[in-house]
Amino acid sequence: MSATPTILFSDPTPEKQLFCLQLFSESAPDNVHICSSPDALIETLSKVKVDILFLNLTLFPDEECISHLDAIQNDFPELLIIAAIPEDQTALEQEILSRNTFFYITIPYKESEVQLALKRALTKLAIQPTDTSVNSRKRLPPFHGIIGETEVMQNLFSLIKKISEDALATVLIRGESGTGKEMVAKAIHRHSSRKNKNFVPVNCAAIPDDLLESELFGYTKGAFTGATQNKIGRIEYADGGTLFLDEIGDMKPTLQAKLLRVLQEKEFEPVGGLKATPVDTRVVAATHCDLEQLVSEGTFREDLYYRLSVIPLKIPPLKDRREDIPILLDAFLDLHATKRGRDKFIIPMNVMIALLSYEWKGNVRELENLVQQMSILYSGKEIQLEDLPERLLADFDPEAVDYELMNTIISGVSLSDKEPEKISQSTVISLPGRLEWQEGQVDFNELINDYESQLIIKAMKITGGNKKEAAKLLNLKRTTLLEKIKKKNLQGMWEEN
Ligand SMILES: Nc1ncnc2c1ncn2[C@@H]1O[C@H](COP(=O)(O)OP(=O)(O)OP(=O)(O)O)[C@@H](O)[C@H]1O
Repeated sequence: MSATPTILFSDPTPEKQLFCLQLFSESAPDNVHICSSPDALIETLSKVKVDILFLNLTLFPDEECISHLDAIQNDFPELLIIAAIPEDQTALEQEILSRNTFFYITIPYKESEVQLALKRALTKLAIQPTDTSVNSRKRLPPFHGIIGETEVMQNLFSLIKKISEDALATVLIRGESGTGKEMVAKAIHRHSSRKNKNFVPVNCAAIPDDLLESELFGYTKGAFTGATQNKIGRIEYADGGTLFLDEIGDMKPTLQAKLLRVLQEKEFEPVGGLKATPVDTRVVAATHCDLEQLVSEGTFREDLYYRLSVIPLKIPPLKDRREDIPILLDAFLDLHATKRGRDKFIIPMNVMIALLSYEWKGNVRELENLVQQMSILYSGKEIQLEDLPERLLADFDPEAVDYELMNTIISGVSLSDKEPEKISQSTVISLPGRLEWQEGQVDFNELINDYESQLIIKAMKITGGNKKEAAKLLNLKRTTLLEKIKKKNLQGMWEEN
């Protein structure tokens, strides 16, 4: 970001443009750009490093505004976008909410609303460099919305770029549910020369077998009862673009044979049709199943398996890339808390450790859902362990935590290795309670030890020295608490003098 943030104000109405000019007439006018057409908007964004974009979406035709917004966010992932959308357009509002837009207001908007939104955006930019919470560190930009700074994710992004250079080869994406397979498929599409044509997702498990065929291939009038007119299928809709077949392992064998024909011959016949229709679509398939197993059991065609897996991609489960959890949390907090007009809540170290220790069987989706749920239900400023849903703490044993590993993950050693100059030696990171540390001078075990002692003393104070109650408060066995008090020589330290 430049010293003075650069603002691009895009609105087709001259009256609003005038308002913007007046608003910034005294302050750094060089850093404010105004445009009134889509072309001018794109041109300015490509020439000038813009920090905040005020975007009146009526600049674009109704049906195109979301795809333009997506394209801008993809191309300029660090841009803070304040969108203005016509009021009473619930569907559009939902679309905006599901995106990483900084703020949105409805048209007709009051000038004071724009001022407020801009003020918030400027404040956000101003606090970014000095934010010292454990969640904040220099971030690499997401790749088409996919967040991941671990080596394995960065390698995946490079692979996606390579794959996208070829617009034909079939790709098979594997990964557990919620790892982002659909996001990866979209990224392949958006990064390829097919990006201006349709990306058509089909979930083979969600559509009943007897409907899937006509959904995919379309049908001709009279093909079956109720087929009163020709209908094009999703394969044809994806002509020139990308067909994403999710849960391909659930496709029944007769359809597998028809799909194989599309892949081999580049043509298909609609249900009830006799004439083959040529089609040029790239197929990206995804599965969380063991396809080899299905092939050996005879439920998945071997020839289709080989056709599909020309380029295999694997997305690792979240538990195998825990270093990404703090970054994902931070991004989802930005998205879901800010979207609700509230400040991001603080995730103290002990909560972060619990989150890092959890298995995340639902992967990134489960993590995002948690942040979304907390943004709605939780009204405090700093999350406490007991605020987390029970399932997250069921197997959490603070004594079994590998603190050294946690230290590496939280302090992002691998990241600071990459950009040592970005980390200031004097950065102070606040911990819950009274603890503080100087970055670069940390003895993690000693710090945790101190922290643990303070927690115990606090719990004993709160419970008036009742060890049974204090153990309950700390979610520890009474015997463990007694042992700790003895070992740490804390006896009596909670008593007021
Ligand atoms: N790396 C990531 N960065 C940001 N968001 C992510 C990431 N991975 C997944 N998500 C989010 O998690 C949710 C699930 O993603 P997606 O649908 O792509 O997963 P999937 O593997 O296709 O899941 P399923 O197999 O259940 O269909 C989405 O809300 C998506 O935004």
